[in-house]
Amino acid sequence: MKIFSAKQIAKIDAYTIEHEPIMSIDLMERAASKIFKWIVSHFPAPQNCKIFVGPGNNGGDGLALARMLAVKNYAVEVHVLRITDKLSTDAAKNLERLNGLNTLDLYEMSSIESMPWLFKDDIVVDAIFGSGLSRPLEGLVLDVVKAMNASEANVIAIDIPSGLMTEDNSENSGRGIVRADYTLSFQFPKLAFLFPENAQYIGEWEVLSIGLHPEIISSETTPYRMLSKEFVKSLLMPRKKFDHKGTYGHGLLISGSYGKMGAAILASRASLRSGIGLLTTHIPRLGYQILQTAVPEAMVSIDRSDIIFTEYPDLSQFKAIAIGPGIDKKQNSFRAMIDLLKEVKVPMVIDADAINIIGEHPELKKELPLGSIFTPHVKEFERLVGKSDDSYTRNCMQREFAKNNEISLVLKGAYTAICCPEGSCYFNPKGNPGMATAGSGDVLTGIILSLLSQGYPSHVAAIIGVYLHGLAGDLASVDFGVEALTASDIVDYLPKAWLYLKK
Ligand SMILES: NC(=O)C1=CN([C@@H]2O[C@H](COP(=O)(O)OP(=O)(O)OC[C@H]3O[C@@H](n4cnc5c(N)ncnc54)[C@H](O)[C@@H]3O)[C@@H](O)[C@H]2O)[C@H](O)CC1
Ligand SMILES: [K+]
Repeated sequence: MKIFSAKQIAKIDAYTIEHEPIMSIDLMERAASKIFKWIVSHFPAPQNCKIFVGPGNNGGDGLALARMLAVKNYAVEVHVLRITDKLSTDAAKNLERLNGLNTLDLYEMSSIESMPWLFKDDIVVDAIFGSGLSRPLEGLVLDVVKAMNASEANVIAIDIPSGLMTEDNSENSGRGIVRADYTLSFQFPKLAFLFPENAQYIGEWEVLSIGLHPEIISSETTPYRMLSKEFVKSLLMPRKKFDHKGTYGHGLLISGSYGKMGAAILASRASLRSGIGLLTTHIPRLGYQILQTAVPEAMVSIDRSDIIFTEYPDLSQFKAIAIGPGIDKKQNSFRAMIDLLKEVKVPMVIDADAINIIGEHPELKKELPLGSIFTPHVKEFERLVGKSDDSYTRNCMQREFAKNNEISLVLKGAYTAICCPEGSCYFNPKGNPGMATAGSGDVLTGIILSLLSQGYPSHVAAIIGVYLHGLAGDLASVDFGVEALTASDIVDYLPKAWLYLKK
């Protein structure tokens, strides 16, 4: 699913009106009826609804919704915020359509003195501003939003919480933004929904399709997409009858150190559960028995050091290399990493302390082989790319870094973002808080190594890997919940995740 900017949404809206064709007031009716149906199914009548309406088309949606709810016997109060004399044409028409509906109470609000009490069981609808918001809230709107936020009512935001910008909130203070319990977004998610600091405003969100024109949705380009099962499935390469293990590549995993052999086990097991033909895991000497016992399918390459990574095997046989899970960043590991980067010609997955090493020695970036993939969490990202105060800015930095260094950059977290060298950015809807657990990232590294070894292009390996990892975590959480979930469970649910993805 594509994610568009506010400007593009307005363009898609206008194209739909012209080419479907449909009158804008009828498109508004369609949009409002989707919100209406959602409310009816989640909060059946009779309920007290208090709808706060702004001057633009978001307000128009709120007015149309008010009419629909009143007709359906909800007790509806409409509060039109008089911050300007002018309503949008369609909002004005919908205001007119309320004439004669005597089951509905209509109020004009020009000062906060006329703010109604909001009770716990009230349904409060935020139809003040939508994607047309152009600056932070002030004056009356700000006061109303503060009162809404201070209440315990169920707040439903139409399209986007008022005060929140569709994309860039880096200049926006959190003071004047509606804190919705539910956000019902038209046709597409907004980029702002995917950033952790905005979760407090958005609450639970849903996308309601309003039939915008498919032609322009497919032709309009955007760097941002939300991954879907269909999209990820379309990237899979089929396996054929006469294939053999050589077909699926030989990968090298450089992983583990004294006290962190678990990382090597998790990443190895994940690799083998993701279709790799052959796996060699390079580990420090003291880990030998541990790895051979825990993962009999993996071949083992042994470092001369008992406890850390200081050398690597002959690289000629490997189709892809992953480095990082559980390695340390001791001086000797750093030296081995320099030698490795100078020699390696195949794509690499770079994770954990391998990222930190490159962060501390940025000159190493120019040695990265083509098709490299970094898989940092936020802290590692900051060491590699730099700090930022907000997620939108961080996302811009992520896209720039991927482009400038011609690599794929996976930023792990809720809605993991995968930025590709040509500028696109994919967000992963799968995954759950149970996956915020030790070793989860090692599993992801193993999966991506496996896909690279099988010959998937780098950004495709990153996309499939991230999606599959989240899916396995979700399937595991169905049986174990989120608290008890471990990284081993994610590996154990990879078979189910593959089956589900291919279904
Ligand atoms: N997506 C679609 O195709 C459809 C969306 N609909 C709804 O329309 C809004 C967007 O409507 P628009 O009129 O462009 O914007 P707003 O309602 O957000 O209002 C903008 C209005 O307010 C002024 N303004 C902006 N910021 C401020 C501010 N901080 N203080 C005061 N005034 C401000 C601005 O100048 C405009 O005049 C979308 O979200 C949907 O809810 C359609 O109904 C169906 C199709
Ligand atoms: K809104």
